[in-house]
Amino acid sequence: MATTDAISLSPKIKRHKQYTLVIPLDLHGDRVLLGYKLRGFGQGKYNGYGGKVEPNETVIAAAVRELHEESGLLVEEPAMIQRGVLLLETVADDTSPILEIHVFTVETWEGTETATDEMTPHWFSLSKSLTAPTKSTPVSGSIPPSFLSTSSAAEAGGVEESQPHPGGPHDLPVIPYFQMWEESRVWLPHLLRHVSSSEEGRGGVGGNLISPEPSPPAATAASDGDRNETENKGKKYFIHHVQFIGGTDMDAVDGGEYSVWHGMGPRRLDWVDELPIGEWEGRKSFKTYP
Ligand SMILES: CNc1ncnc2c1ncn2[C@@H]1O[C@H](COP(=O)(O)OP(=O)(O)OP(=O)(O)O)[C@@H](O)[C@H]1O
Repeated sequence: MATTDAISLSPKIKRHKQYTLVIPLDLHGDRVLLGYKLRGFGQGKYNGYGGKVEPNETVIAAAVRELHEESGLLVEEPAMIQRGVLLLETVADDTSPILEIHVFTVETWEGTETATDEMTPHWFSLSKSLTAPTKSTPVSGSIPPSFLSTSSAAEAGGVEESQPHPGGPHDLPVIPYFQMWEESRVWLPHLLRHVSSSEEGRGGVGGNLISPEPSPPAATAASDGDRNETENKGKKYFIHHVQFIGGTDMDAVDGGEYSVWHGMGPRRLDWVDELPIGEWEGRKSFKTYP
């Protein structure tokens, strides 16, 4: 199935601003960890853990550092599993940078998720969050306190042993996609399906907790410019390119949100064998695409 080609990047004239985004996955517990952002860019939304790549820092080092700073989880660089890149472009403005967000998952770590002044940790059900949400998908508007990570979880000494949800992982809520950045509704279910189907293939996911890969509604798949999922089998990385339309003032904060992010325009999501990483302003970065 062809992708929609109604979108093409113009990175030659745009700077890239690099960010990281790390999603901890407890595959045996069928759980996904997200943080609720308490301040700054994305305040009031759930997201993975991450931040800006500092000058002279590699993307992977930034991913490790930000995960630790914001969640308390400690990983070594090789434990970071690179999953893809988000390229978020503001079409109305040639001067604002393309956000180049490098997405990783981690499946093993040291330490326990802790609340920081930037993010509060929340676990969600992995198997219940595999389908692209629609407005009618039940979302967890308010997260019951029992789902919050507590100091008792911390005292239990790690994810394997902790019991933050007494009813078991199946009591965990669906990821609240409508309380995330808009474009996460598109790529995150794809990524979770990709991870769970490849884990299933290896017989790796805890006790068949992952249900068979659902097919997204045809209309959703087509409008997201996504390839047929069976065609993507075996491809390792996703590229999600989104053009946002609307305001572009990065300094304009309105109720905690940057006004620039209010409209998701053309977009495409592709799975690829290799990420076309090249040089950008002297550092490894995302190359012209496609
Ligand atoms: C617009 N659509 C988006 N979709 C998904 N994720 C998005 C995003 N836009 C930004 N992000 C993530 O949000 C974090 C911001 O990080 P941010 O707090 O600004 O960085 P950092 O911690 O370095 O800043 P301070 O040190 O607090 O200034 C960082 O993980 C980045 O990947």
